[in-house]
Amino acid sequence: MVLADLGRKINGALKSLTAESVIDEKVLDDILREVCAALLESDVNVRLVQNLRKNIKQIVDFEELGGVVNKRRQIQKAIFDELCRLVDPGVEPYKPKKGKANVIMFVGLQGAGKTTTCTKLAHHYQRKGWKVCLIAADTYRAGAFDQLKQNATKAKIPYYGSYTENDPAVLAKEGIEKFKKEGFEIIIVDTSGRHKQEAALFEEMKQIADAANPDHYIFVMDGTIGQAADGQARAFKDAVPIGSIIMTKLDGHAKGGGAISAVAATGSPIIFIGTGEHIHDLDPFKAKPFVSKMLGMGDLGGLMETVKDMNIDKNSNIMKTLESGVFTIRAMRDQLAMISSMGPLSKVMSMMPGIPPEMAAMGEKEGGARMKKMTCMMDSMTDAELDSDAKCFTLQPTRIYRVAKGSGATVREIEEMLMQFQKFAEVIKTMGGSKGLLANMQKAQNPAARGGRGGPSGGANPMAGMQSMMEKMLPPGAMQQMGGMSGIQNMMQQMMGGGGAGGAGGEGMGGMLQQMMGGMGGAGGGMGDMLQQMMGGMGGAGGPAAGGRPSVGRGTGARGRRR
Ligand SMILES: Nc1nc2c(ncn2[C@@H]2O[C@H](COP(=O)(O)OP(=O)(O)OP(=O)(O)O)[C@@H](O)[C@H]2O)c(=O)[nH]1
Repeated sequence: MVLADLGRKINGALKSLTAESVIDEKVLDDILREVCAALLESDVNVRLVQNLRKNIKQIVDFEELGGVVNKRRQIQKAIFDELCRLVDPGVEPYKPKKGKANVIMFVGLQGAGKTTTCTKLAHHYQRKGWKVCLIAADTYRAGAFDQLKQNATKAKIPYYGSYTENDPAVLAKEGIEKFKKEGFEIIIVDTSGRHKQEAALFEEMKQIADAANPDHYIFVMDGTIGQAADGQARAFKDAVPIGSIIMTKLDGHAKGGGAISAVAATGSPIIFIGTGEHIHDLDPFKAKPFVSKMLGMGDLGGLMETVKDMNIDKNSNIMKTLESGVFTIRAMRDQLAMISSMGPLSKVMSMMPGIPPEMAAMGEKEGGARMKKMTCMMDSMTDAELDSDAKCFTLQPTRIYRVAKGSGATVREIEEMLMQFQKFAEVIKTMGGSKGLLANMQKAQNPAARGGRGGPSGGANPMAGMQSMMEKMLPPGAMQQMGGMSGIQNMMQQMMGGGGAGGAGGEGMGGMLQQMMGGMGGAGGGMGDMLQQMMGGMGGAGGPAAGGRPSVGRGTGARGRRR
């Protein structure tokens, strides 16, 4: 992940803070030296780094701070908040208006990802019920129209372009008039890439802007760009009134600090980030979760949203299986299906505190493939075997050979899977069996109905399960470095702006997370346990299949001049 290196270094600096028994100006200066060095090494603009340091020194006032723990938290929070300020200029992001034509013009450097991101954004709004369309006004790069046409057709999004019209301003104007007449709400204009040294292309961009008169300009910034970002972003900002930024290729392995500098240079908010080449790889951007994930602290809000969106309804198999009170192989299969429905495993893992970005990315390959393989084995079982507690395989081992043959797995793999099932069943037992798991899931779905002080499994402290899960997930010694469970909970509350803090042993953020994690895979170890078991790895590749069926667009055709 881009910025992973920066996150690791800053996290290291923060952790060294927790080893300090006395925290004074010198300790703060040492920490800030490490943080600023990490930012500069990641290509963040030196001016921004100096400002960040000055702000933190002003915020942390040793006179008013209390004991060591409080000073530690204040410094952690000050650094966290200043990192958020780097990527969030505090400007209200753009929101299209329903019931009218919203013309959005994309600008940016060559190869930044404009054409790809135009389609991603159109698809994003299409999924939300907007009437969207695309205009291919990149008449400079050969193949740009074909690329947009192919993307739009696959996503079933109407498009307008031409092989004969060479003037992008004329093309943009024609397309906008056409789509406005047809009542489209989101009209996205893709333009060709340009570089601040290409004055003619900047002039052309202004002509397109005059012809298109867009409601909003989006600057597409390649997240892997280095120090040059600052100057380029300023040049675009001087030429057109950039409203917001989409930062692309954050799934890459570059420093990424340059892109952060560009945000500051334009003073425009980042509204989305591109995290891959597929149409779904576009994530809404929010500063706090972004920085929190970069620092390996996860994105609790995003994880909770994902769980709530899963809407495990009463009639689903899972509920019925669990109401029976026996944790069966079918229940485990349904749990795996539920986790898969949350989205790519790497995204789910990157939202979990304590899982470093590189491990989350590895999770996609290892964990994703493993889940598919386990599900395939269970799909080769009879209903009686699925609805059992797996003892039938011990009584009749020939069943294992049959399932192995039916699923293309080895006997050893089937035996491993059955051992894992036994481990999950053990974890479920620690929370009162299936009924306890059911209670977890219902509470994770409806935190408001959490009721009394007790946690998901009756009177037990909800933080207990969370603590054991975090200890399993975090590197040895990390817990005390982060101030233990209360330190983690307070840091999460601060990061998420409060978030329903309970008392010392109460619900609060940590309790919610514990319920949620327990609900997905058993309390004690929770999802962390499940993921770690899967990461144990049967190996095997696996990845998302390309999707989408072609359909007719609205292109007009005939060959013309191209670069
Ligand atoms: N990994 C990754 N690749 C991306 C992302 N966004 C775009 N790309 C790839 O970046 C390359 C350039 O994307 P385009 O959409 O063609 O870029 P462009 O800005 O339209 O290019 P020009 O028209 O030449 O200016 C393509 O291979 C895209 O698949 C992303 O978020 N992640």
